[in-house]
Amino acid sequence: MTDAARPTAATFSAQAWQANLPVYEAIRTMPFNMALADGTLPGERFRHYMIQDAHYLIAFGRALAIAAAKADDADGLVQFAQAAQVAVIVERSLHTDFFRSFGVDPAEFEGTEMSPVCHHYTSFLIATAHAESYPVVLAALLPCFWIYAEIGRDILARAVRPNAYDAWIDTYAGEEFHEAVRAVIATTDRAAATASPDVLARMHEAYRRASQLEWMFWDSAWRLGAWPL
Ligand SMILES: Cc1ncc(C[n+]2csc(CCO)c2C)c(N)n1
Repeated sequence: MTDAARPTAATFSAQAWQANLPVYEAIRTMPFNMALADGTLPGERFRHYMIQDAHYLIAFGRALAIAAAKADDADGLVQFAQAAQVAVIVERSLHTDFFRSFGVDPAEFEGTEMSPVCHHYTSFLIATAHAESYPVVLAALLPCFWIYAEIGRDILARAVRPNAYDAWIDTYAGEEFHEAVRAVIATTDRAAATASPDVLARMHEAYRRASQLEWMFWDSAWRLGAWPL
């Protein structure tokens, strides 16, 4: 998303983006994304990322389905039910396209459990989706969409092409994904507009946590994070 398309008023999204700029900047410049942009990311680290992302996307789809069930109108129900479906479609494309082109054996995926960070992030999303109100659930889900949209465009702008990771970059820099992200931002801002101060505070906390966990997810892939025992 360009600066012009970014919310500017004192909306929830504008405040949350501003408050978490240091996290976004850390994500933008972390070794995983620098190496992805210049095409030097070692395959082993991308394979780790893809396997964990396949686990993540199914859990994310479940959290979206819970958000759909909590929606306060039919538009929200459709929006998040469709997003849940897209999460599963993206997960399946990892198996049919990405796993194949980067040499991940289906048996390797089946035999690899969630890393500690993936486990933490997905547990946080599912627990928040179940326990919190609709606006707070949306705030927890938003960084996943928004950070990927910004990172996708940022990486595209500086990517060395052709790049082994072109397909990944194009998915998240593409207009179709960005249109969906703008819609999630708008729905979150609508929910925040009538939220109490307590709910708003919980929204900011959920947004910050999810943003931190996005950084941790990439960092874990870079470190090939695994369970110590
Ligand atoms: C850790 C992690 N965070 C965000 C995404 C991005 N993402 C993938 S599918 C989807 C929307 C589905 O409706 C979004 C936002 C990811 N892949 N992995």
